[in-house]
Amino acid sequence: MQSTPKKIAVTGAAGQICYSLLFRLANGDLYGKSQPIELRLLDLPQAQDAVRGVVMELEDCAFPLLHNIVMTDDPRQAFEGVDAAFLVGSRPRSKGMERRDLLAANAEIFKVQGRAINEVAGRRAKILVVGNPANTNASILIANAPDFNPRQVSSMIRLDHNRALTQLARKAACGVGDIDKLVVWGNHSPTMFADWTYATAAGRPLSETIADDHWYKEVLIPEIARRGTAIIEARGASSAASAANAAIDQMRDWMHGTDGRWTSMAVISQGQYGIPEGLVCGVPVMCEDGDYSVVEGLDLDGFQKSKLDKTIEELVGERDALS
Ligand SMILES: NC(=O)c1ccc[n+]([C@@H]2O[C@H](COP(=O)([O-])OP(=O)(O)OC[C@H]3O[C@@H](n4cnc5c(N)ncnc54)[C@H](O)[C@@H]3O)[C@@H](O)[C@H]2O)c1
Ligand SMILES: O=C(O)C[C@H](O)C(=O)O
Repeated sequence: MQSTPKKIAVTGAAGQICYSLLFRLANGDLYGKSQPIELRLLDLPQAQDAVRGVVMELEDCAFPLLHNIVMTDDPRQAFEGVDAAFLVGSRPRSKGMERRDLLAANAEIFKVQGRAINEVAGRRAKILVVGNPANTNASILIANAPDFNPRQVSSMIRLDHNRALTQLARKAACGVGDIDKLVVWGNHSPTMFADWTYATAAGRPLSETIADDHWYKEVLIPEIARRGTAIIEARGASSAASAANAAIDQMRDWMHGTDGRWTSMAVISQGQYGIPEGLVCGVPVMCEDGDYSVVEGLDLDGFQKSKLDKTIEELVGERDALS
């Protein structure tokens, strides 16, 4: 007998990221190949025709695990009793636009959705915020969902983590899967800090294997920080398939565990590493039994502290700009 379908809400269903994400979810890439799912697709009233087109395509794939699809423009209907939610829907950045321009426009969306999640989402639901500015949107959502456990909310920093994995693996001539203990700290923005201090490949420190501090500080860190912008410049639109892939990676690790390995997640701070409580900030975590734990007690040197301070300062600025 098949188990009860898992209910997954996805917002921004007519958008670019969802045009990849929904098909991956329906294929079983999150819950595995024996778990049926129901998709709850939320988008604006004016996007419902486009959502209908996506639904027709989902139907035409004949995914065996996809038991039901609900289309709606009502957040309460979308989040009612869900097991997981991908909050993708928001306005993306276009050429020449900085993330701060998005702050006010997108804050309102996450207030409304936070209230709806507070009222109707399953208490163990995992909520992943993808829509930018993702960290601050997640903080706004948490502030508007006082009865919902803030540890059940995270924002996506995994795309930056994956981007750094590939660049490091290339430089070290190893496989991406060989690398552990990479950290991306902070805001999903150009102030983020891809930190190789603890990273190893096949057990050996990557900083020793690569032995090129100039490349680390002057090439890797800025390239990862500006990668989103470089993709917008090249494609004329922000990253989509890689963002969808990272969203599934982050949610899957959170649900199913990391087997003792580190990954990066943006989660609500409890004051670790001097990150003010309540900010949603990228930190190293390990996941087990459907929960994450922040890797604590790392010694940060002056360079690390200055990079972390800069990204924290930006997060505080975003928070203050909206209060
Ligand atoms: N965190 C990350 O690493 C990361 C990476 C890439 C993109 N993003 C962000 O993801 C977001 C979506 O990107 P995209 O390329 O899919 O954008 P898109 O413009 O193609 O799609 C956005 C969709 O959201 C919908 N939407 C807007 N307001 C909504 C609301 N209140 N409720 C439900 N749906 C709503 C729109 O109608 C549209 O269908 C953007 O904010 C983008 O900047 C984040
Ligand atoms: O930077 C952006 O606006 C796009 C996205 O967040 C990305 O990292 O690709």
